[in-house]
Amino acid sequence: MATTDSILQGVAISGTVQPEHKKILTPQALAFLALLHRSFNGTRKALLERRVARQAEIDRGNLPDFLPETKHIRENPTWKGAPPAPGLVDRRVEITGPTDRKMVVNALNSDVWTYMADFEDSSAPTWDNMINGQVNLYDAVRRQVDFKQGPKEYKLRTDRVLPTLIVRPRGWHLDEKHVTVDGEPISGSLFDFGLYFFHNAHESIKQGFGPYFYLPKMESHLEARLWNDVFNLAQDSVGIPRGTIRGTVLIETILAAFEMDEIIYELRDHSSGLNCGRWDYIFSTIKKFRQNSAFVLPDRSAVTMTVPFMDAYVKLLIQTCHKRGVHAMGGMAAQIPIKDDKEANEKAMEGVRADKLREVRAGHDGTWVAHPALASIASEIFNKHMPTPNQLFRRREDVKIGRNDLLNMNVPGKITEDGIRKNLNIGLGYMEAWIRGIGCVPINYLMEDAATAEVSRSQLWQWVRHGVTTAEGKKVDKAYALKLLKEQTDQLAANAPKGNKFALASQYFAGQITGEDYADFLTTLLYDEITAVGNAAPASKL
Ligand SMILES: CC(=O)SCCNC(=O)CCNC(=O)[C@H](O)C(C)(C)COP(=O)(O)OP(=O)(O)OC[C@H]1O[C@@H](n2cnc3c(N)ncnc32)[C@H](O)[C@@H]1OP(=O)(O)O
Ligand SMILES: O=CC(=O)O
Repeated sequence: MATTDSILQGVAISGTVQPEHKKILTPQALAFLALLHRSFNGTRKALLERRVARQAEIDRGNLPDFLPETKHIRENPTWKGAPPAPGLVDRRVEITGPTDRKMVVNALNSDVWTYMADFEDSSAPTWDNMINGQVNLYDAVRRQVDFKQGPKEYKLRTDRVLPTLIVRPRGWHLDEKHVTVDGEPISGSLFDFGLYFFHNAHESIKQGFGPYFYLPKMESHLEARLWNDVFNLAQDSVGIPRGTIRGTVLIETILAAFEMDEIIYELRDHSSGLNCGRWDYIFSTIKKFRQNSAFVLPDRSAVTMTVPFMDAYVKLLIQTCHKRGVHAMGGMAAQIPIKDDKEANEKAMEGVRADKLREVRAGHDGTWVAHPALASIASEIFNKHMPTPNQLFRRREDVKIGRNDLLNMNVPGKITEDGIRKNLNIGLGYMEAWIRGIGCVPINYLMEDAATAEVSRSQLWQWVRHGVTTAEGKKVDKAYALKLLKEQTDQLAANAPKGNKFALASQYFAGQITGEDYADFLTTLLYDEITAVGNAAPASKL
C-alpha cells in the first residue's frame, strides 16, 4: 500500500504557510488532496471542456431542452433523494457569508437555523483567505473559535444550539494555484471540500450535524455525478458510511435548470436538495445566450424574481425537489440594512419581506439572508407561513413548466443610462475590492458579490454587443460604454482612499464591456492579480 510519504511526492505548496496553518496542511490531509486530485482532476477538466462545446452549440442557435437520454429518470416517480440529515430538517433561515473569523462567529451567533460558510462568491480566493478560512472552520466545528479584536470579544453563544454549518467550496471552474499535484494546480473545489471534509467529517458528526456542503455553478448532471464520486471516495477514505455527506446544489445556471431531476438523482444518497441561486442564474442566462439578441434584458433592477423566466425556474425547482423528498431552498435578496436613512431602510426591508413572503408561499422550505439584521425579518415570515419544519409535502402538482417557460424572456423594462452607470459602478467597485482580497461589499446599499457583479458586467457586454438604444435615445456602442466607464472610474477613484485599485479594475473592465472579450468568469479573469505563486516547496518539507 502507498505510504503518505510516497503519495506526497509531487505535491507542492507555494502559498505562505504560517504556524497556525500547520494543523490544516498536515501530511495526511495533503495526501488526501493528492488522492482527490489524481482520481478526479481528469474528469473535471473533461467536464469543463464539455461546457465549451455546449456553449458553441448554443452560439450556433441550438437552445437547450430537457435531455432525451435521461427521460426515464425524470419520468420515474419512484426514486427519492436522501431523507433530511441531522441539523437539516428545518432550515428556514440560512445566513451566508465569507469565512473570516469575525463573520464566522457572527454568523453562528445569528438567529438562524443554518450558516453557509462561503469559500465561493463572497470570498476573494487569496491564499490567506482560503487557508485562514479552513482554520476558522476547523475551530468553529470544535467550538473553539472565540477571539478578541481590539477591545471587542467575539465569543460563540452558549444559550442555544448553534446553526448547522454548511460549507460552499469553489466551483469546478476555479483552480487553487498555490497547491500543485504532479505539476498541475489542484481544483479549488477539491481543495476547499477536501481540507474541510478531511478535518471535520468525524468532528461535525460528533457535534450532532455532519459534513454538509453547498455545491455551486454546475452546468449538468454529469458534474453532479463527479461530486457524488468525490463524496463516495472521501467517505470511504475516512471511514464514515456512504450517505453521511449532504450536498445542496445551487441551481444557478440555465443549463442545470433543464437537469434538476437528474442532478438530484446523481447525488440522491447525498442530496439535501436544491437552491435557487438567483443571481448566478441571471448571469448564466445572459452569458449562455449572449450572442442571441432575443435574450437582451432590461436594467438589472427590472430583472426581478417575478419575471417569466425566473418565476418558471422557481416553480419547477420547488416541484422537482418536493417530488423527490428534498428541500427546495430560496435565495438571496440583495438589500442590506441602511443605517443612516430610516425611511430608505424601511423601504429596503419591505423589499426583503416581500421577497421572503413570495418564497414561502411558492413552497420553498427556507431562504437566505446576507446579514444578521435580516434574520428576524425572514424568520418572522417563515414562522408565520410555515408552521411545520419544512413544506416537503407541498407537491405543487398544479405547476406545469416546460422549455418555453424557462426560456421566456418577456421581461418588461427599459435600458437606461442610469442602469448602465449603476452596472459600471457595481462592476468597478466589486472588482476593485476583489483585487484587494475582499469578496463581498456593500455598494449603493446592496450586497454585491461575484454573482451580482457578473450580472452587471454581462449586461454591459450584451447591450454593447447588440447595440441597444437606451430609453433616453442613446445608442449603446463601444465608444459610449468606454466614455461612461471613464467617467465612473474617475468619480469612484476621486472618492476612494489612496492606493485604491480602480484604475486596474477599469483596465480589466474595459475589455469586458465592449462586446468583444468575454471572460467566462470575472474571478478567473482576475485570479492572477491575487495569486503570489513563487517558489513552490515540496509538501513533504512542510
Ligand atoms: C449571490 C450569492 O452568492 S449570495 C451569498 C454570498 N454573499 C454573502 O454571503 C453576503 C455576505 N454578507 C456580507 O459579506 C456583508 O453583510 C456585507 C459585505 C454585504 C455588508 O457587510 P458590512 O458592511 O460589514 O455590514 P455591517 O457593517 O452592517 O455589519 C454589521 C455587523 O454584522 C456582521 N455581518 C454582516 N454581514 C454578516 C454575515 N453575512 N455573516 C455574519 N456577520 C455579518 C459584520 O461583521 C458586523 O459585525 P461587527 O458589528 O461585529 O463588526
Ligand atoms: O449563489 C447565489 C446566487 O444567487 O447566485
